[in-house]
Amino acid sequence: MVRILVADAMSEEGLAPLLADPTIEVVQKKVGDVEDELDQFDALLVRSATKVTEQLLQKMKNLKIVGRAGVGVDNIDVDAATRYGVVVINAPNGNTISTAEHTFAMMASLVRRIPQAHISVKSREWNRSAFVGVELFGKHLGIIGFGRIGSEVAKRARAFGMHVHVYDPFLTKARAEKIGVDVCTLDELLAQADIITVHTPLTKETKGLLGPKNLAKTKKGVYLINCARGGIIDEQALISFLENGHVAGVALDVFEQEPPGDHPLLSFDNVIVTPHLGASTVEAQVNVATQVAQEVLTFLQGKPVTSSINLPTLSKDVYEKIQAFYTLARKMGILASQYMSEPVQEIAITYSGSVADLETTFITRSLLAGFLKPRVASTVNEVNAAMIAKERGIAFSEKFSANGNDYNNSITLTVYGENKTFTMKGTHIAHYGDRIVHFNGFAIDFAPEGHLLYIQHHDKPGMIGKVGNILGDHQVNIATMQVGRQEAGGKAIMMLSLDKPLDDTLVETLEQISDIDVVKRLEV
Ligand SMILES: NC(=O)C1=CN([C@@H]2O[C@H](COP(=O)(O)OP(=O)(O)OC[C@H]3O[C@@H](n4cnc5c(N)ncnc54)[C@H](O)[C@@H]3O)[C@@H](O)[C@H]2O)C=CC1
Ligand SMILES: O=C(O)C(=O)COP(=O)(O)O
Repeated sequence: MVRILVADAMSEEGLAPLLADPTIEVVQKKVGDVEDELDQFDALLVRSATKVTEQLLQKMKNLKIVGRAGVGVDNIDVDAATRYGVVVINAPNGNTISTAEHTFAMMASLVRRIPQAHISVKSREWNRSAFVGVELFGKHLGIIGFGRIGSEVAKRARAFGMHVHVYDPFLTKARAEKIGVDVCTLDELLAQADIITVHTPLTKETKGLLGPKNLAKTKKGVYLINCARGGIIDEQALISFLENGHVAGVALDVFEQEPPGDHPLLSFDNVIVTPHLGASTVEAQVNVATQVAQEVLTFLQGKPVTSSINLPTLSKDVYEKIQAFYTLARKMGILASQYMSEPVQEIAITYSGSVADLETTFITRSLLAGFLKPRVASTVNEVNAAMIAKERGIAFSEKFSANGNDYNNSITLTVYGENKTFTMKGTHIAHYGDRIVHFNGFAIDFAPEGHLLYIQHHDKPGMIGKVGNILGDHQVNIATMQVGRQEAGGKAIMMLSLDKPLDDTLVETLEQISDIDVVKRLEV
């Protein structure tokens, strides 16, 4: 039974596919209420409230995936998740419209002082002259961060007759032109805007982006809005610029610490606030919960997810094309790791023929995961394989060649160890399967599956018989056997596929046969 912990409030309608699945148990409780069972969950679903820290990940020993029912993953230690091989996914566009609408509601409320007027009337006052606002029409709106939400805010601003200026260092000219916005530098935006709204993620670069230096570059009387993440506008700087009257008003949906407690910003009459409500609509919550529920189901079925933060994302179409090579590469990694039972410095992979045209990042990660699995104690999979390889000083590279070298497709693997170099070539043949066609310098043809026995010997009459007799005497059945040699009378190999694994004594017995140089058990 798969167990999923839903640690923050989520739409039941969105979670329906998980709740309806009889093979899944969904537990809707806070992390603190299931401390004793944390190691039993396969998946964890959160919004922004639950902090997915390294300590929590350590406790959740069986965790395979974290689903963020929303956009921002700044409450998740993605690096730690990656190290532990835990996939992190989010729901990137389910709450875009709601957050853009909330931003707009905040903007209108801010310049017309609606929350203040509301409180006044509710206090039985009727003070119309105290609440004279300004129009949005004709004003210059500066949007910092022009992604999904920023661009939806821009559309609404244009409909209100505003001039829109955008700063986003990652925005392509073509996209900006298509949407028809004025793309400018941060300094230009700060100098021109009557109202500034931020829509970036919280990163090292965006933390304190609107701090003392940049706030000083804004127009006197500027309005500021943050419906993205607390900290993008530096709260201490904001206090100073409100106190000196430079900033006319601020709308905040988010805070550096949530809840903000008795924060000094809350004392300003011209600061309006909501408790992180950008995504809090029925529609957005159904959307994001549906998206993560669907993605988690897909993941649990062993299929690729499309909105992963720490894995290359794959469409179903691309996944179907790479799936066979993904499996072949995994087996090649497992075989190479067992053959090269020594420290290795480099793994070089060459993709040839049709596979060279595919998205190989995933295939490479699969190969690395196969290679590293027998060498590391912790979970290793396509999420953390590249990171673990780097941590262990194993360099890896990919090369591509249009020429399949006699095969429609092939993957060639070269492993550089401290004392020796090992090469292997594999191919996938449709309706037939995976074949290893080159192993350790020998042309051969075997299926990388099951209990394999590799024997390197001198090419002499009777060698196969000697091996066969010993195995037969010990009731070990040989399922298949392939041979290869470099030249008649030279070095040769046998690759046997056995019905059961060999024990150590039998390996030693085979090693004692004269003219046998190497005996290796390989398990795939
Ligand atoms: N208040 C709420 O409830 C919600 C808040 N959010 C927050 O809104 C923010 C934006 O979300 P989306 O638009 O969906 O994300 P997005 O990823 O579509 O857009 C972010 C944009 O910021 C830009 N950016 C990154 N670094 C930048 C920098 N240093 N300077 C300027 N621009 C930069 C990126 O190029 C990108 O275009 C996120 O922080 C997200 O967590 C999202 C949903 C709800
Ligand atoms: O999606 C986001 O980034 C949000 O900030 C929404 O947060 P929430 O899911 O409402 O806690």
